[in-house]
Order: sequence, then structure tokens, then C-alpha cells
Amino acid sequence: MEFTFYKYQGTGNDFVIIDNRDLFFPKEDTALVAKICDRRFGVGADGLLLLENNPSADFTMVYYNSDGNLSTMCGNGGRCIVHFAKFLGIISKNTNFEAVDGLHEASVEGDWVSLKMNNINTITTAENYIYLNTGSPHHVQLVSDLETFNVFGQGKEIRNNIYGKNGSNVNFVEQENPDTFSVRTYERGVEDETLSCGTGVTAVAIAMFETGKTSSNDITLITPGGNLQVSFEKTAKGYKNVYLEGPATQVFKGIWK
Ligand SMILES: N[C@@H](CCC[C@H](N)C(=O)O)C(=O)O
Repeated sequence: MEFTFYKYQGTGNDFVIIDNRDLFFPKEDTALVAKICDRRFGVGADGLLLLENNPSADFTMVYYNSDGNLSTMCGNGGRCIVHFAKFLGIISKNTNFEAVDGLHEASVEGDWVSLKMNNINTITTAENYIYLNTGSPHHVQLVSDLETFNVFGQGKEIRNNIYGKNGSNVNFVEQENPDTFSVRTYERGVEDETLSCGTGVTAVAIAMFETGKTSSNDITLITPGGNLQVSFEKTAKGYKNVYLEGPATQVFKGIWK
């Protein structure tokens, strides 16, 4: 089976993106998705995205983790697919598209993409961590010396032991200044640390505000793959107008054989 694919990255969270508007891609073929994402036997990526037609929005985003399974919302993938939709000429500056967690508004200017995330109304605060769902589930935990922290070992243990079969993504955080936090994330479905996680940094920004670590509602998140910006408004029930912003880049185009 031969088809064209595009490779994207958003702050180092990397994706294979396929234009599936004519529905040629075998969507149930978990082994194929996993092979495409394999860094030795395939293209190599943290996930795979399909862009499809949608009757009431500009397009649909279908997201698979690198293990080949369909998953929940991907923030960096969402930013990358908006850039791809502009590249294909489907959208110009502003768009709305459908993902697994509903409709998202977004805008793109050059390589900078701003993505509106869903409102957040439920946040669980435990003794040494915060848990919330920003389209995907996220555990957020402050640590000291993030640079040397064992993200893989601790992330894997927390993902499996606290959250059971469905698991969770796990974010480790260190505060840099009043409105800036460094973040490293262990991603469910990749089962490894990735260079950045969009829904993860969104969860961190909200969690840090909710627990009083910051009074800013416009927060810089430093990830190993680059910086992201998250802004939001606090409401009586939770958080609205949550925006994830940052760079998204097309890296190359290829043919899968
Ligand atoms: N990298 C993503 C998160 C993707 C979803 C996650 N792996 C899961 O299955 O929960 C992002 O940028 O949000």
C-alpha cells in the first residue's frame, strides 16, 4: 500500500499526518499505525493524525498514539494538523475542527498556532499531585531538580499504579519564576517521555493556578522541545477560554511503501 505522508513537529512532539479526505487509510490497522510510528522500522513519530472531511466543520482530526491505538485529545497534534490544513488550502487563518473531545477553534499565522481547548470544570487535588482532564487525562506533580528527575521510571509507575487500566499521562513540574514552569511528560500510549505534550502543559498551567503557585493566567511552559504558552479565564465553575499556543512545523513529506 503506497501513500503520501507528511512529518510534523510541535515543540518536538512529532507526528505523521495523512490527508485521508478520500478515506483510503485502513483505520482499524493498529499494526500499520504502530509500524509507521516506529523509529527503527517506520517513519518514527509520537503519534499519527488523519485529516478527514467533516460536514459541519472545516475538517476532522483522528489521533492515534505511537502504539497504534486511537486515543483522546492531542494538543500538539491539534496545532500541527491546523498548520497542515492551511498547507492543503482547506483553511486560511481561522478554523474550527472536530476532534474526539468535540469542536476546537484555532488560528494559524506562519508557524505559530493557537488552539482553543475545552473548558475544564473538574480538578482533583491530592496531597502531592493534581489530576485533571484537558482532553486527555493528566497527573501533575511538582518535583525538585527536574533536569535529573527519572521521568521514565516514575512516570511509568504512576501511570500504571495510580490510574489502572486506562492510565494517565504524567507531568513533572518545576517552577522557574512567577509565571513560568518547566515540564517533562511521560506519555501514555507512547509509553515514554516525549519532548513536549500540549494537553499536558495545559493541565500544568491550570493546576499551578488552581493551587496558588501562580496568580498569572498567561503562563509560559518550558519543555525539552521548546516553549508553549497557555492562557485561560477562571470562572465560578472552573476554567474557560483556555488557549494553547506555540510553533508547529512541517518537517518533510514522504511516500510510504
Ligand atoms: N502529545 C499529546 C497527548 C496525546 C495523548 C496522550 N498520549 C494520551 O493518550 O492520553 C498532546 O500534545 O496533547
